Amino acid sequence: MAGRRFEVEVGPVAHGGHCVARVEDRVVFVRHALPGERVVLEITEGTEGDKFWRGDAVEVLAPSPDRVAAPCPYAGPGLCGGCDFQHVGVPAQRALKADVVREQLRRLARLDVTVEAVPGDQDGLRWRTRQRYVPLPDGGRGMRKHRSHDVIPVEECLLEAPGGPSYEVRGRSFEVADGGFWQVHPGAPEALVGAVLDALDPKPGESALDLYAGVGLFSRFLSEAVGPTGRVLAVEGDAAASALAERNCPGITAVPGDVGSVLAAGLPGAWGHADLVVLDPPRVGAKRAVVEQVVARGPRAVAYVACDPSALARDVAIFAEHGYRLASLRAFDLFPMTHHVECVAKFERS
Ligand SMILES: C[S@@+](CC[C@H](N)C(=O)[O-])C[C@H]1O[C@@H](n2cnc3c(N)ncnc32)[C@H](O)[C@@H]1O
Repeated sequence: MAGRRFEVEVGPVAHGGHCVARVEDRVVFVRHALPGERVVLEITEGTEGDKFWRGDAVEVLAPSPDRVAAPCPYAGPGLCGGCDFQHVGVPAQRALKADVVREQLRRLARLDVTVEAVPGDQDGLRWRTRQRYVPLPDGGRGMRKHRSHDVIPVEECLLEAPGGPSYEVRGRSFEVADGGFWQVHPGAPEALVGAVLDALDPKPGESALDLYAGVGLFSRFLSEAVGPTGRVLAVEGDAAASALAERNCPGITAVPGDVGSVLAAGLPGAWGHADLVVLDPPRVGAKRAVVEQVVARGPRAVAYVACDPSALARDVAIFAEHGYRLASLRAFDLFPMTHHVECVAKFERS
């Protein structure tokens, strides 16, 4: 079907940032469109037998008031695949992301979600402290097209931040290995640390587990908050990051290894109970085995940092089965111009 064109009304935004339209009773996920628009859709993927197709809005017949001219000359159908929302004003991008979070968590009635800008973000550009260009044979550089290995030459990506990342947060510095995980948006660590501490409200003397801890971003501030009478244990799968977490966070215990296996094997010391837990898993979420290990420790509060709202929604249901309700939810725009949205959820016993 690739290449066929249809005139369609564009429906709501779906998980993944594409809008939903219908062609001959079939769902099509449309890029470069906005809800409510009338567009010419060109199919990019899908065969007669497929349940859904993918396509690009190649001509806009009736534009949304939220449509803007893309700041980047490489954004648009068939061009750079890096950004999904260059054609959307930044406030409207955040509203679309809030719609996606609400939709993913729709079983929780009347969920109020806004997507917050992070400190320092003005216009959604120049925030990417790490950028991966594809080197070209002529010495130039490029970016991949959407869902493709094809590369288009690019002189400069407007998301790239001048200067490298800062590893300083709230006056504390962190050591990070080359290529090791660190938030890409310079305002992200500040926003996430604030949201996690607000959710947990750690008290002196409490015990806290930091799971998927990286180099100890949350452990550091938890450890300061629980003080010398409290304790923090950080679990991280990347052994180099785990070693750095112990250096970055004086007084904590860092355990390298897979979170599920480490929790199932039993933690060193008396960790049958933990007062507080931070979960910051990769896109797939924490999943049942880890959530069950967490609730088995009876924490009074869990802060869950989620980069995929649909994985979060699955884990919300597992927490609920075990008597933990979603007590609050904040969402942050850590990746402007893309469909990605980061949530910080707080769970507590119902
Ligand atoms: C989203 S990052 C968060 C890191 C840290 N909390 C921060 O904000 O800087 C997720 C981390 O989980 C680690 N990770 C991924 N899968 C893991 C697993 N199964 N067990 C332990 N760590 C894992 C990654 O190495 C990465 O450091």
